[in-house]
Amino acid sequence: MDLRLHGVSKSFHQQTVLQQIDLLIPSGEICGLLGPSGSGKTTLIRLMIGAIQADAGSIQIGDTSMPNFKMLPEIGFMPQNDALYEDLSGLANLQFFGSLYNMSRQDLTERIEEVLTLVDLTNDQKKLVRHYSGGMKKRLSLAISILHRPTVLFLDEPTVGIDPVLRRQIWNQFQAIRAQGTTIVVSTHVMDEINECDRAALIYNGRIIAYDPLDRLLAQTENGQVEELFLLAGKDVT
Ligand SMILES: Nc1ncnc2c1ncn2[C@@H]1O[C@H](COP(=O)(O)OP(=O)(O)OP(=O)(O)O)[C@@H](O)[C@H]1O
Repeated sequence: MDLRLHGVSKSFHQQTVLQQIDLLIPSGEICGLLGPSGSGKTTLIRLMIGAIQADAGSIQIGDTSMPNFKMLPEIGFMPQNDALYEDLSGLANLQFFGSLYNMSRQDLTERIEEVLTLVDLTNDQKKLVRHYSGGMKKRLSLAISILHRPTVLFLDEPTVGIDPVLRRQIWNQFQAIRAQGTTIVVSTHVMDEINECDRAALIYNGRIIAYDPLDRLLAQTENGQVEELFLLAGKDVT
């Protein structure tokens, strides 16, 4: 499903966090939200999933204006900090979160097997999450977020603290999920990860300083480095 944001603004107390955000994210694409810490990426995702309400502007997923509970089955969300039960196994976590969705027992069992394969956790499914590595927890969170076959998936800095080899594997998994027709919105502050996206929005201080398909974004740079676009906007990023 397409995502459309028009003139979206959000403040917390007296602080303006997002200003006049316009975005059209086409169905079935991976859209990166790239920006330094504190630029507003998480807030933008929370607005898009309907967890918080915009002060101004409109957000639509498909034809539905957000926030709307009706859209919950369509939305997958992987938060920045893993929300897992450490004293349960990976499998038991999947069974618990799966029970929150309206899936038959057989469908859930089959789907759990499918997502475990996708994130390569089949052999570790019976281990307690407490004994998982950071990367395994990330992959379990990803499996949980796609369990109910969402059409739009939001990933908030999914590769933070992940080594380069595992990062590659995780991005391969995102590509596989996209290949099944899911629209993916993924936030990151790692400039290189933009190369994995179909399009990206560069966010600085709550504003979008560039938003284009990847080839057009890179064509705006001299050396093919998106850092340049932040610098051109008169800013520096880490
Ligand atoms: N619920 C809230 N109440 C008050 N301020 C908030 C709230 N949520 C976010 N902010 C502020 O909004 C700004 C943007 O935060 P946000 O988490 O969206 O940035 P981010 O780009 O996701 O950062 P990071 O990469 O560090 O996660 C920050 O200054 C933050 O302190």
